[in-house]
Amino acid sequence: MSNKPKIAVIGAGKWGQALHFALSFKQETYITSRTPRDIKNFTDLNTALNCEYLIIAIPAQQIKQWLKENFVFKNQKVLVASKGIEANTGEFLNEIYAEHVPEKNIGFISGPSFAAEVIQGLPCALVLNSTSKKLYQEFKPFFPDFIKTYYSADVIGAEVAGAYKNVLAIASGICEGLHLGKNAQASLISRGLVEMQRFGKNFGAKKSSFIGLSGAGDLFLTASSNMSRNYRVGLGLAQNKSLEEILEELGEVAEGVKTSEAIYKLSKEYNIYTPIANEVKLVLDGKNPKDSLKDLLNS
Ligand SMILES: NC(=O)C1=CN([C@@H]2O[C@H](COP(=O)(O)OP(=O)(O)OC[C@H]3O[C@@H](n4cnc5c(N)ncnc54)[C@H](O)[C@@H]3O)[C@@H](O)[C@H]2O)C=CC1
Ligand SMILES: O=C(CO)COP(=O)(O)O
Repeated sequence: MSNKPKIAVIGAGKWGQALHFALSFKQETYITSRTPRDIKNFTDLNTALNCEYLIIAIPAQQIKQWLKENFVFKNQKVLVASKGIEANTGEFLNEIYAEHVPEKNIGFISGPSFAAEVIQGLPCALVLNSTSKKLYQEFKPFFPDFIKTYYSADVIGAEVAGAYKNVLAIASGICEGLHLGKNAQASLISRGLVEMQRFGKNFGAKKSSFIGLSGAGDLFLTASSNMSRNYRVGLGLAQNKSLEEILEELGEVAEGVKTSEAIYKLSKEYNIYTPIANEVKLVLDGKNPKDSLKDLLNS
């Protein structure tokens, strides 16, 4: 019998490495990335793609291209760990993946989970979202005891929540950076939750996803902590730093930047009222955050 791992993580950024660390508690787990890394069980892409189970943790904006150029479907079961909406096309990740992986083989991870805490083995709860409960049952045993997993069939709800909270975290960082106070921040976060739910409903998302781990859970985490890269983008914007400067300092992905463009586009196309996300997009384009505040207060 082969002792080779049957599961691999693709993408060795912060989240890919944290997931690899976590999954390695229960079984040997491969990890691969564009550039070789000094990580136990690091392997090449081909070997990873030959695994029965994959977790893909590359940034949302790179996925479409990455799948086209690199992915070969061999009946693998796939969990997507990214949180974002493709900005060029406005496509949700499940639509992009659908061109390469059948629905019954794919799931999406959501919920509050800073990689920096997961990689210390601190407890957390995640939702594995898939229309196939069987897929959830197959992945569940791979997760270590310090991660509690829940099942949901609401893929679009989880996707919208995970992507939208990144944009709201930027707004919340701006709020903090402008010293607007805790009242303002709590109002922003709770109205943001209403807004993401309204947006999601348009695409068939369930309300329950927004009041659970995927929505409120991840939003409260990300929009209230400078451990969040998106929150730190907001702090930088409030300090009048340029986006280029902020992203260079960050050196990691802040999905909310591009996702705000996607939400802006989709909300215009479908006529959805998304005032906070729209203001984030405008501030990222150069609008003064104080003018955004005035506009939000008066809209
Ligand atoms: N860091 C965190 O706490 C969490 C992150 N996520 C999500 O996971 C995704 C990845 O985030 P992180 O790993 O934290 O970002 P990161 O910035 O630490 O790493 C991104 C990784 O993707 C790789 N990458 C970039 N472009 C690529 C391409 N064209 N082809 C292949 N690989 C490419 C980079 O080499 C890098 O290793 C994002 O969508 C993020 O929202 C989700 C939950 C928690
Ligand atoms: O999604 C995350 C935690 O659940 C990570 O958020 P940031 O990408 O803003 O750091």
